[in-house]
Amino acid sequence: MEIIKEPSELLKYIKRRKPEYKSIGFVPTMGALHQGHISLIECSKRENDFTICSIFVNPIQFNNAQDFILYPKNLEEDFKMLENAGCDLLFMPSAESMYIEEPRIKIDFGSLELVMEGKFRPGHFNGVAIVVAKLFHIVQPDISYFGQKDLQQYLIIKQMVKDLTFPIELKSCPVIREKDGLAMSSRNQRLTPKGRNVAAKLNESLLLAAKLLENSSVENTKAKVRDFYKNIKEIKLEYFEITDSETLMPIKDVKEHKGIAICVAAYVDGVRLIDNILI
Ligand SMILES: Nc1ncnc2c1ncn2[C@@H]1O[C@H](COP(=O)(O)OP(=O)(O)OP(=O)(O)O)[C@@H](O)[C@H]1O
Ligand SMILES: CC(C)(CO)[C@@H](O)C(=O)[O-]
Ligand code: BAL
Repeated sequence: MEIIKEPSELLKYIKRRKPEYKSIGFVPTMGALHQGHISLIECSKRENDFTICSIFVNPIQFNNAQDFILYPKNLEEDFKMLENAGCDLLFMPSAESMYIEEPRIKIDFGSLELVMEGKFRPGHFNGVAIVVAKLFHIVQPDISYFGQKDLQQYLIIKQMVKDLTFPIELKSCPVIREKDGLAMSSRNQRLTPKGRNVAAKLNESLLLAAKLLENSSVENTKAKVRDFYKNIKEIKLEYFEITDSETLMPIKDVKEHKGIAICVAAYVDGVRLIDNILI
């Protein structure tokens, strides 16, 4: 696996080598890799003849300084996992090389960024969109892979790609879970053993809601899920939403929508975790 750290060097590399490949697959990450990330690499390997992964803990998407400082880092292990997965190239730029000046652009995603992650993490999606746009310009992939765990992020990037005509296909890949249902996430590494056990309740609440929705209204389902969380003192619920899976707007009646996304964000051990399921 080749490793490139300088954006200008990768630009030159891609210019020189792109004609050799039928298609380049790209998996952007923030490192501390797990099987969720590797599933994206594997998907890219199946569909492209060259796969690039980036590891960059993007400072401008963090709305909480502590969250940025404590973000898990595990470079040695990351290298091994990417090598084993057959990744062709790792791009790992420094913050200084990505942001020679602080970007001034502000991107308005309308209602899509006013709910859930956008509402509770002010400025987060602006930072995500800027870094993903920069990475797309540098890497110039044909297809880029994202996880459904960050569903709102995927929809934001899809909007950006459409509005700005990036010649890139986006793919959303299923959430890879631990045996007890907990969505794999780099931040899980920060959980205590007790918190790790309790964290599986997030997925449990999503499955409970899906089951309840078969016979109950959205309102009753949300009330029952709130009760479910009231009994778990280790979890501080931030939001639990039943939404349209395309617009992410909260819904009133399941029957009026083609796809439903049930989404949750909560703190366990002070670590903020998210999860969702599509029904
Ligand atoms: N469990 C998972 N299954 C599938 N894809 C995932 C999973 N976890 C993360 N991804 C995807 O991997 C890509 C990189 O995500 P990122 O590096 O932020 O990892 P993460 O595990 O989501 O970390 P955290 O949520 O703690 O920031 C994103 O597209 C994300 O949706
Ligand atoms: C897409 C991304 C790599 C941008 O920093 C990040 O938000 C992530 O890991 O999901
Ligand atoms: N996994 C999405 C990136 C973030 O939480 O900042």
